[in-house]
This record gives sequence, C-alpha cells and structure tokens, in this order.
Amino acid sequence: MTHYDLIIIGAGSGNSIPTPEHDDISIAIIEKDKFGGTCMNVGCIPTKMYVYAADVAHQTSHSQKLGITGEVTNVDWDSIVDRVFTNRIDKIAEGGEAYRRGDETPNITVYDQHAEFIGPKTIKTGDDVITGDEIVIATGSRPQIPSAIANSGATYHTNETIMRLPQQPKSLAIIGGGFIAMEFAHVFEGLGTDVTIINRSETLLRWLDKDLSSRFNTQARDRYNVITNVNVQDVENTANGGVKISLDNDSVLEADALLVATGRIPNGDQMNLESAGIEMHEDGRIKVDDFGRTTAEGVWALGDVSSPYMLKHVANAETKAVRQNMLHPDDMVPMPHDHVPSAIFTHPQIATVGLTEEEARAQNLDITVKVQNYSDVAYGWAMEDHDGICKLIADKKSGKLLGAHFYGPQASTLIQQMITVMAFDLDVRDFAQKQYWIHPALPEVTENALLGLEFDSE
Ligand SMILES: Cc1cc2nc3c(=O)[nH]c(=O)nc-3n(C[C@H](O)[C@H](O)[C@H](O)COP(=O)(O)OP(=O)(O)OC[C@H]3O[C@@H](n4cnc5c(N)ncnc54)[C@H](O)[C@@H]3O)c2cc1C
Ligand SMILES: NC(=O)c1ccc[n+]([C@@H]2O[C@H](COP(=O)([O-])OP(=O)(O)OC[C@H]3O[C@@H](n4cnc5c(N)ncnc54)[C@H](O)[C@@H]3O)[C@@H](O)[C@H]2O)c1
Repeated sequence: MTHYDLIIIGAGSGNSIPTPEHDDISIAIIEKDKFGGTCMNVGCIPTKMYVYAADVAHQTSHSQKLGITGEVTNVDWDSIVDRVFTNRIDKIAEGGEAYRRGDETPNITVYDQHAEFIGPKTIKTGDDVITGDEIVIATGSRPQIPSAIANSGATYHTNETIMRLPQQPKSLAIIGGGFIAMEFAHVFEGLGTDVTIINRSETLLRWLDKDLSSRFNTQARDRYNVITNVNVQDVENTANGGVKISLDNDSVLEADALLVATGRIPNGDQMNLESAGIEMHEDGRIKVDDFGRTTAEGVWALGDVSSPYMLKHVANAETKAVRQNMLHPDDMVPMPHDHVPSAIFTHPQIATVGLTEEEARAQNLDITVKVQNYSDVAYGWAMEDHDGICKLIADKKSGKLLGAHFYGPQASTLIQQMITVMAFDLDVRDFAQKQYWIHPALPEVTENALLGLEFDSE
C-alpha cells in the first residue's frame, strides 16, 4: 500500500490542482479515462469547435438579408472530426497525461484505473490500494439515460460519441430540451442534418427568462421538427442502421441516429463513498461545506461531482478555492457561487447571469426592467438582426443589477460587462454614464438598455 500526501481523483479540473507550491509533496492523480475530463474531451471545447463550423455554415446559407446569396455545397464531416479531435483535442489530452507521467513532475504518480474508496482515506484503483493525507474528489458527472432508452438495447449516442460518428447522419433525433440538446441541434442542422427535438415538457430551455425562452421556442420550431409533451416509450434499431422511436402519444418516428441529452448525474455514486464517511445529497452530489470540505476529514470535492452548477468556469473557480483552502487552512475562501453566469452556444447565442424577471418578481423585489432590441442600435442594423435582445433587471432604489440576459449574436461576449457589474457590485447608473461606449459597436445595445432602466431617484 503506497501512501501519498495528496490524492486527486479525476484529471479534468482536478489536474489543475498541483502548482509549483506542491512540488515538495507526493501526489497521486487517478484518471480512468482521458486527461482533460469532460470539458476538453467530450464537452465545452469540442462542442464549441463544432458550433463555430455550424455558425459559419448557417450564416453562409442565411445571408440573403444582406444581399448575399450563399450556399453550403459540401460539409466534409471527416475533416471536421479531424480538425477537432485528431489535430487538437486528442493531442492535448495525450500531452497532458504525458506531462504528469514525465520528468517535469517527478513527485506525481499517475494511476489509470477506476478509483473507489474501501475505507477512510483509502482508495482501491485497479490492483493498487493507496492512502492519502488529503484527497480531492473531482470525478465529474456522466450522461443520465432514461430507462426506456437504456433498457431498449437500441443504439443511442450521448455527447461522448456523437461528435465522432463515422459519418454525418442525414437525420438526427435529439431527446431533451436543455443545454446539450440545443447546442447539438444547432450543430447538426447547421451542417445540413434534419433535426427532430423530442422534449418531455412544452418549453425548450424552460428555465430561461420568459422573454428569451418564448423567442427561442418560436425560432426553434421554425428551424427544427419540435415535438413536445412526450416521453420515449421504446427505441429499436432498424434494418437500415437507423432507429425507430416510439413515443407515448402513439406516434413513431425514424432517424439515422439518436442523441440522448437528458441531464447528467454526478459520479460519486460509483465510488463507495459510504465506506469513507463521505455523504451525498439526495440528488447524488457529494455534500461539501462552503469551503469544499466533504463530511470526511481531509477529503475535498469540487466540480460536477459536488457543485450546484455543472459548468466548467465554476469547476475552475472551485478548483482554485479548494487549492487555496488545502494549502492555507487559516485563510480559507468560500466556494465562489455568487452571480454564476452561463451561455448556451446554440443559434442564436444565449447568455444569462442573475435573476430572471419571474424570479425577481417572485421575490417581491422592487425592480426596473428594460428590454432593448439589437435592431435599435446601429450594429444591429448592420447585421440586419430582428430577433436579438438585451434584457436587464435592476433594483429600482439601489441601482444594483439583479439580472442580465442576452439573446442574439455575441451574447456570450456581450454579457461579460454585466458579469463585471454584478461581481463588483457597481451602480448601473454610473456604469452607463461614466465610460465610453464605442460607436457603433454592438455593446451599444447594453448601453441603451442601461439608460432605459427607470430608477426611483430619477
Ligand atoms: C456536451 C457538453 C458541453 C459542455 N459545454 C460547456 C460549456 O460550454 N461551458 C461550460 O462552462 N461548461 C460546459 N459543460 C460542462 C463542463 O464540461 C463540466 O461542468 C466540467 O467539465 C466539469 O469538470 P469536472 O472537473 O468536475 O469533471 P470532469 O471534467 O468530467 O472530470 C472528471 C474526471 O474524472 C474521471 N473519473 C470519474 N470517475 C472516476 C473514478 N471513479 N476513478 C478515476 N477517475 C474517474 C473522469 O474520467 C473524468 O476525466 C459541458 C458539458 C457537456 C457534457
Ligand atoms: N454551454 C454550456 O455551458 C453547457 C453546454 C452543455 C452542457 N452544459 C452543462 O451540462 C449540463 C447537462 O446538460 P443537459 O443538456 O444534459 O442537461 P439540462 O439539465 O440542461 O437539460 C436536460 C433536459 O432533459 C430533459 N429531461 C430530463 N430527464 C428526462 C427524461 N427522463 N426524459 C425526457 N427528457 C428528460 C429536461 O426536461 C431538460 O430539457 C447542463 O445543465 C449544463 O450545466 C453546459
């Protein structure tokens, strides 16, 4: 049995824990799959590389409003897969593992089998049993598959396989109406696949502010075949290599491929945590306190396996906090969960931070709300954009921003200023007035939205 000063389970965000400050301690990193984890290998980064290709293809074939007639005459799926994986992602994952196994980090030992606890601070991985003074659990999450699909025996894909299909499907059925479903719907339709979205509830992206979700649902229904208020009852493989999907409204549809995007479950349930005194919430997340400590002394958790937010920027921020808290127990920082933003890289982009109008009203807050159209500013005219909006919600008395929601081109970039306003607790009246706004750039939509808020003191 080998003992380490620190054991890290999971080389997604966990691989960023060791810094030069750890050079003098012995560390084990246990990663059963690829270094880089979900974000690098099957999540944020490759999906956005596909999204970018889809953005370009979509814009090419939708430029008539600019007086340009474009046509996408060929999508070379193999070259897209190569660009993303062979030429970039796979090399980075391999390089990351080689670095940790190599001479530059001699204090680090890599194990490559599944890890589970067999007692307090004691882990079995493959044939090895190792112990650690401190342990960080950063084992992420995995796709959740509805039992009707899992038990059907039919072929289905998740984010882990869909981007590496041997060829682009002519038709794709997607189950789910959340982040992953909407990003892949755009990717595949943008590249020329017929996309059908099958959703359990009426509304896609239903947690969005209503002004955004209603726009999105209208646009999605124009672009995709959207079937809502249904559950999948059964799936069968067809003779031609596709799938036949039976729904509980008695309809049946066929597609070349099926993507399941119905949420993710934290991986703590696969780690025999009880044997180590590590407790979980009912929803499967490992319980951690404000500083990332689990219920077992010396054991920490971060990222999707424990966080209320399954987002990479949150996992990164939690990694920094846990690193600080392990190294400096007298100067601990709380897990950073204030004003967590997110962006959905579908078409159009959607980005959001803080409260929706519905949430603010449910809390009886005294609010001022402004919805500003992209089409009200000069750059919106340049883009001929008729759908984009910036919606801001602020406290009527204090001038503090409570929520910001962008729907349209560059939403994920435009929102950054509003994240800054919230993080630094700025008064939006000052923020609008006391800086230049480049003319005629797209942030003028934010400037105008800010100027349109009505405060009590005015
Ligand atoms: C398709 C998709 C797109 C996404 N896009 C975005 C985005 O655009 N922006 C964003 O902010 N977030 C995005 N996310 C979410 C983001 O990927 C995750 O929040 C983030 O990767 C979580 O990091 P983590 O370190 O907690 O887990 P992971 O990166 O999943 O790392 C966990 C690692 O632990 C390993 N592991 C698990 N169990 C064990 C075990 N028992 N023993 C040994 N090793 C184990 C796994 O193999 C994995 O490598 C996306 C997710 C998906 C699925
Ligand atoms: N751009 C980003 O930041 C990004 C992109 C992708 C994923 N993510 C992260 O990954 C997480 C997982 O993404 P996701 O899209 O799988 O989850 P999600 O929670 O966003 O959406 C899940 C969808 O599946 C539906 N659903 C759940 N169970 C179902 C069932 N049994 N049958 C039918 N439908 C069902 C839900 O109603 C919902 O529409 C996200 O919540 C997000 O945190 C982030």
